[in-house]
Amino acid sequence: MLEQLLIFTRGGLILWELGNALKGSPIDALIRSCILEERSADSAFHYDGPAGCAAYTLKWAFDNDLGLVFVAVYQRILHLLYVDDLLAAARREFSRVYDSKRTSYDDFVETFRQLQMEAEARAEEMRKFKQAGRAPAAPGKKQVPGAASRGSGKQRTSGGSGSGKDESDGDPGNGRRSENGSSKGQENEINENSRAQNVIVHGKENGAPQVEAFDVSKLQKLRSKGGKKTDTGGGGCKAAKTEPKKIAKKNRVWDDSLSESRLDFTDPVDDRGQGPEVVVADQGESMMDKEEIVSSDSEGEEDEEVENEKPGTKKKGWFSSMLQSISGNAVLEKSDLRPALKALKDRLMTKNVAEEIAEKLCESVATSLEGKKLGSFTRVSSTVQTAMEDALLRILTPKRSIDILRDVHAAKEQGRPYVVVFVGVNGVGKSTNLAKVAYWLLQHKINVMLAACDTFRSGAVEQLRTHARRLQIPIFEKGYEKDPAIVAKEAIQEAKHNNSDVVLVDTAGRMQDNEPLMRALSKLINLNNPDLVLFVGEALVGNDAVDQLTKFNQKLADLSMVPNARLIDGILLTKFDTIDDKVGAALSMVYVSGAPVMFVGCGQSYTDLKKLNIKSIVKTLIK
Ligand SMILES: Nc1nc2c(ncn2[C@@H]2O[C@H](COP(=O)(O)OP(=O)(O)OP(=O)(O)O)[C@@H](O)[C@H]2O)c(=O)[nH]1
Repeated sequence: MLEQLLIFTRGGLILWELGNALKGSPIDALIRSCILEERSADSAFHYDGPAGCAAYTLKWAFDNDLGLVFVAVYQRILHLLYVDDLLAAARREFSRVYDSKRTSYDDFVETFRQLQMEAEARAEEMRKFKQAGRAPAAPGKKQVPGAASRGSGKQRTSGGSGSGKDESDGDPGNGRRSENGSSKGQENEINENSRAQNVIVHGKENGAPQVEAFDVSKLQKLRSKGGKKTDTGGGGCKAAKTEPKKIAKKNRVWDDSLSESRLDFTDPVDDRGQGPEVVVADQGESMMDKEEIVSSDSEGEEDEEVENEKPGTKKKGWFSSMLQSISGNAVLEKSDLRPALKALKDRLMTKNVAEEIAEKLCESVATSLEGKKLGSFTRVSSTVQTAMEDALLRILTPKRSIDILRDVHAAKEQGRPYVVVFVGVNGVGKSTNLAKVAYWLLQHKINVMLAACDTFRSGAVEQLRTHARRLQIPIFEKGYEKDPAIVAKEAIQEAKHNNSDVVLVDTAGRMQDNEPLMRALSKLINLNNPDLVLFVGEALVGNDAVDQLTKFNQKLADLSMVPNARLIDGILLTKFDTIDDKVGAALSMVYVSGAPVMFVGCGQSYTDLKKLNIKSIVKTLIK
């Protein structure tokens, strides 16, 4: 049984709702962890919620032209086979009656019930066909009487197609999964619990157009009674939250040593709280790209969407495309987007973005653009590029502000040291960059102590001792073959006695698959509950970035003895001085972990620590 169906605008206004409010707000989680993070091309979202709460599966569909979102929620143990089909049908029918001035959609309940019955019937029919080992009936045959696409000139994404497919099959309704195939669809499913915690949404802070921006904090019902739920139960939407204020940029004072480099993706490390500037959209240059449409055709890619299109719409000529573009009537289809996205994906990969991430981002951008009207004189490529720029800014922009200096002072007021644990694979620069962070803190007149908790690699303690001597700061060390968790605990106690404000904990480098070392790290983190778990990763890394971060987080979650395991809070990217314009690791790491890049190491001296310049990274990735 469907638990909830919600129709809302991208601006956060709930237009129509069916079902009871659900514990834990799975729809909020979907928006935060999936849609805002450019995972909307995934096949489904799994939500485990707080203890005692049922596990749910969420599926969704967009009407990009109208800026509407349709979300269905059902218990995960139920494998409802008709949900994609139902969502597509609901989207089709609701789009017909949608009017931005309308205040009530109460009467939609009858249409919806009818659609639900039909979708269930189609799913049942499909199940029987499958059992009989026969091919399914042609999709999309059954429709609510009077159903028709709105007058965009093109068929809106085929509603009933492929109805009743097994959940692991491609998405018939909105074409979202049809390129992926079944197993991919399964792989794409993400689990809220495995994602980074502490995600706070700032849907509009990257400057994306108002209508585009999701703002979960603004999910609200239509004022009139028309917005009321059709079923029993309290409202499942959240009250509005205030958006965080931007803090004015402050100049860095301690580091004046950076020489002008040809490519500088870094900002002074003290740009506290500064949001990224919006990249000016490169819009309105020309008409639709004729090459793109031609190449799309010539590629001969025949997938479900292409088959489902109305005859004639796919093979629009260059002239008619141009006219449509001039008049602003062209409705974007996946096939229009594909060449531009393919080029963008290749570009991202040449910049060292992991292939899997580049692929997912392109799928997500396609999902967000499909069905949208192209503006007058706007090229598909620039529309895609702008959408990708917005997506990248959204991903790279920290979802919560971690201000170390502020937090250090807060900890001091509580009479305890602020603790940072540096983790990562071997040789990435943990100790060197830990020393840079120590130097930076010293510039801010903060008392720092180092804790030598790499009790594994010979020479590690001496290396840290050298940094401590050079920086003239205390070090807590217990030699080798000791339990690093205990050494860290003792170091924190010692810091209380010697009035250290911050303890920087060095740990042994470990491969993400090394179970015993990952277990030891999990113990260290859980025993000492540091303020910050900083993952140190090399900017040089390509596809392995995804594996490293995913597995570190996974192991920390799996090997933890406590219910709410601590995961990685932030990233320190090292060796940025060696990568030229191959800045993709920053994106891959943030995308897979949801953790922000807090520092960038760009050299081997103590002053070579910067803050990531998000705007510059996005420009480099796209251009
Ligand atoms: N070019 C450059 N080199 C760096 C940077 N950060 C660290 N290094 C170098 O990377 C090498 C490894 O640094 P370490 O700090 O020993 O790395 P680690 O992660 O502590 O090593 P393990 O303890 O063995 O895991 C050293 O030669 C550092 O000088 C950086 O930002 N840029």
